[in-house]
Formats: sequence, structure tokens, C-alpha cells
Amino acid sequence: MKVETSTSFSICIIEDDPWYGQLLQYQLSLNPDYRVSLFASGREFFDTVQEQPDVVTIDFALPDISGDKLLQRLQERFPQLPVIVISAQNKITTAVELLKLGATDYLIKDEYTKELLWNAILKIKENSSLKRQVKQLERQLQEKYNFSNLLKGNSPAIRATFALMERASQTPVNVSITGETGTGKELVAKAIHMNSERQKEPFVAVNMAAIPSELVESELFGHEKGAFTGAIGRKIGKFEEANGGTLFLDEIGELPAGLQAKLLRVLQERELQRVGGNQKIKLNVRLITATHKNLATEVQQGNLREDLYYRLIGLPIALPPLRERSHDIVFLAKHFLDEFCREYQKPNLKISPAAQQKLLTYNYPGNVRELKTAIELAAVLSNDGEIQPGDILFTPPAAPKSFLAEERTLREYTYVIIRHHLDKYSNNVPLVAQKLDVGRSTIYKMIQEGQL
Ligand SMILES: Nc1ncnc2c1ncn2[C@@H]1O[C@H](COP(=O)(O)OP(=O)(O)OP(=O)(O)O)[C@@H](O)[C@H]1O
Repeated sequence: MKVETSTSFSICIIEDDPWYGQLLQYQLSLNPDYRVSLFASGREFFDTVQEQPDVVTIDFALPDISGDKLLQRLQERFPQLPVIVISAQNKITTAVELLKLGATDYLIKDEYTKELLWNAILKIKENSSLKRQVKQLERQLQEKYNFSNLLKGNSPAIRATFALMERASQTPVNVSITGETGTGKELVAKAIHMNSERQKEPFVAVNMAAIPSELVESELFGHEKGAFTGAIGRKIGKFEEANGGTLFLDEIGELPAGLQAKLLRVLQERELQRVGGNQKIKLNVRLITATHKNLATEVQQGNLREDLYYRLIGLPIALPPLRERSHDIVFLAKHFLDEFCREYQKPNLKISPAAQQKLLTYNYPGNVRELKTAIELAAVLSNDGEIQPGDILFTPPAAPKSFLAEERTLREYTYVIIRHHLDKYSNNVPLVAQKLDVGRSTIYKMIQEGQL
């Protein structure tokens, strides 16, 4: 027999007294959400029920099996099953024993049993629906943070990134992410955290480039009251905030040289002292760093300590610039367009072939962030069902102030250009003359005249 479990709440009553059993069945069936089945013995229940019901009530004194044994068999068969024991005995020790064994409730057979049973089942129902909701929310959250839900892409490069992220989520190793601005470094860090066993703990992101260098130490490690002028109270640093979870240090290449030794010590010893404090605080933080710089070059140039480099590098993940993953451009554009149409409650827009061509020929210095912004604007600008090339406007980054903006004579411009090249090629006049296609004597003459 299959007790109906899908849409309704299924209750099984095991009671050998047919009159009493039917009384309980009648009473509970008054709730139209309940499907109530009656069994005269433990054996009849086990012979017929295959799927776990939502709750079982058992008579303590059945002819074929004692209450405690039946409870144990039910628990072996359905480990999560709530079981209510109904007994004619009002011996406290029996009740305590059964509750210890895992019974959800113990009711005495008297004139209040029906009401008490009604309430006990209501509580179990509420509890199980809450548990179901929590499970569903957890599933939704998990889906939301699935790598391929968070990070969109169709290129071999992004697929290779998924594989690395998978590995990074399964181990607590440090991760270092490199990539130009807007390639999705923070998104990758967050996705790793959300898929790791630390997902319920904090994810704290800090952009090192955005903190004035004199404040970095207290921002990362915290400070005690009075540690320095202006430290009016105790401050918890980002490491402590992230304790138990993940700390994402963006633009790690900007970490001031003076703090590199302290960071290394904190990572090695897994404990820190707040600025101006002497208490040692234990840390359990997973570190993910990101940079658009090449850290190995930073080490060679003496900007980053080698020992810190080896600590940080852990599992490296390199995100290629968008212009090198042409497979992703239209794919991402369509994804963002769908998102913006939903957000702006516009009917679904398409991208015309000519607009796709325009997207594919641009070089995206701002990478995915720039594509996303351009698509948002296109979604707003478009007034037919299709994005046209004219709807796609790329805003180039502010160019360095052009020297053409300054008013000079042609001769003065010539000096500026030659001087720039002499600086660039270490005053190598023959090389500069060759590069600019002018006579060497012209350059020597200008030098002699003191114009350069
Ligand atoms: N593969 C992707 N799929 C979906 N959205 C993406 C993807 N890559 C980047 N984005 C989006 O692009 C924007 C920039 O991403 P993110 O901030 O992670 O880049 P970043 O490399 O950390 O940038 P920066 O170096 O400037 O801090 C965000 O809105 C992010 O959601």
C-alpha cells in the first residue's frame, strides 16, 4: 500500500482497539489536509506501508509488539519519522524512557487525548513544512551560486576556469586570481566561497587600492582604542570580520611594502594582534587575492616579498581579457540583455546581426564590466524589438590629456616629440633619428641650440 504523501499530510495510526482507532481516525480526518490510515498491528503496518508517512501514532500496548520495540523498528525503517506514543499507562518513567528513545510525544489515553493529539500533529506539520522550506531555500541558494549560474561564459577559457574553481572550492588552499579590470575576479572569488564549506560564514571583500596607505594596517588587522591619534574606539579589522569565512583582498599588488612582513606573519601564525593591542586573536580565514599585475614581475622588481608571494600564490586562476574570449562576447551580451529586460520590465529584446558584429569588433579595455554597461544602455536606448548598432555606445576611458590640447607652434611640437623619443631611447640619437625618420644632424643641431 502506498500511503498518500505527495499533496497531503499522511498520518498512520497503529491501534489494536478498533473503536478507539476509528475514533482517532475520524477526529483527525476532520482536517481535509490529512490522509489518515488505520492499522491494527505493527506487522500490518510494516507489511503494507512502503513510503515514509509524515507521522505515526502507536498504541503502547499492542498484542504483537511492545511500544518501545515498535518505536525502534519504526526508527530503523524511517530514521526521520515523528512517532507519537499513545498509552493507557501514566507511568512517568515509561514516558521518559520512550522520549529518550526518540518518540516525538507521549500522550495518555484519557478524555483530552483527541485535542492533545490534534495539537501535537499540528506542531509536527508546521515543523516539517518549515524544514521543507529551509531545504528548498538551501537548494535555491545552491543553484544561485552554481558556478555556471554566477559566471556566464561559453569559451574554453571560462570552462577551464570552472574546473579550477571547483578544485579551489574543495580545498582550503589560498587562491590568487589575476586578470585585467572587469574580467570577473571578485565574482570568481565569491563563487568559490559560496561553493566551499565556508559558504554560511562571512565573505569579506577589501580593495587595497581604495584604502589610503596609512590606514591599511588598521583596516586589515583592527586597532585598540587610543592606538594612534584618532583611534577613538576599538575597531575590528577585516581579517577578524572574515574569521571562519573568506577574505578577498583585491588589488593585493597595492599592499604597502611596510605591511608585507606583518601580513606574512599573520598568515603563517594564523593569529593577529590588533594595532596597539597585545591580545593574540586566533584566525581561521581562507584568503583569496586578486590583482591585475603580474605578481612574479612585482617580486623581480622588488615590490613584493618573495616569501609572501609564495604564501599568496596558492592555486592561481588567470582570467583572460574579454577580447581574447570572443566566444563569450555575444553569449554574455545576450545574458545581460535578458537580465536588464527583466529588470526594466521590457519585452525580450534581441541583438541584430549587425549589432553583434559591432560587439565582436570592439576591444573592451574595461572587459565584462564595460560590455555589461554598454548592454544596459542599449536596452534603455532601443525602441524596437532589436538592438541595432546605433544603440551600442562604448565609452572609451578618459584619454590622457592630449598634448595637442596645448597651443604650440609646429616647431615646438617637433621638440616635444623628439625629446619624448630621446627619453624613451636613452638619448640614443641614431636610433631616435631612425624611428622618427629625420636626419641625425637635425637632432644634434637642436641639442646644440639648447632647444632639447
Ligand atoms: N563571466 C561573467 N558572467 C557574468 N557576469 C560577469 C562575468 N564576469 C564579470 N561579470 C560582471 O562584470 C562586472 C565586473 O566583475 P568583477 O567586479 O568581478 O570584476 P573584477 O575583475 O573584480 O574587476 P576590478 O579588477 O575592476 O575590481 C560585475 O558586474 C560582474 O558581475
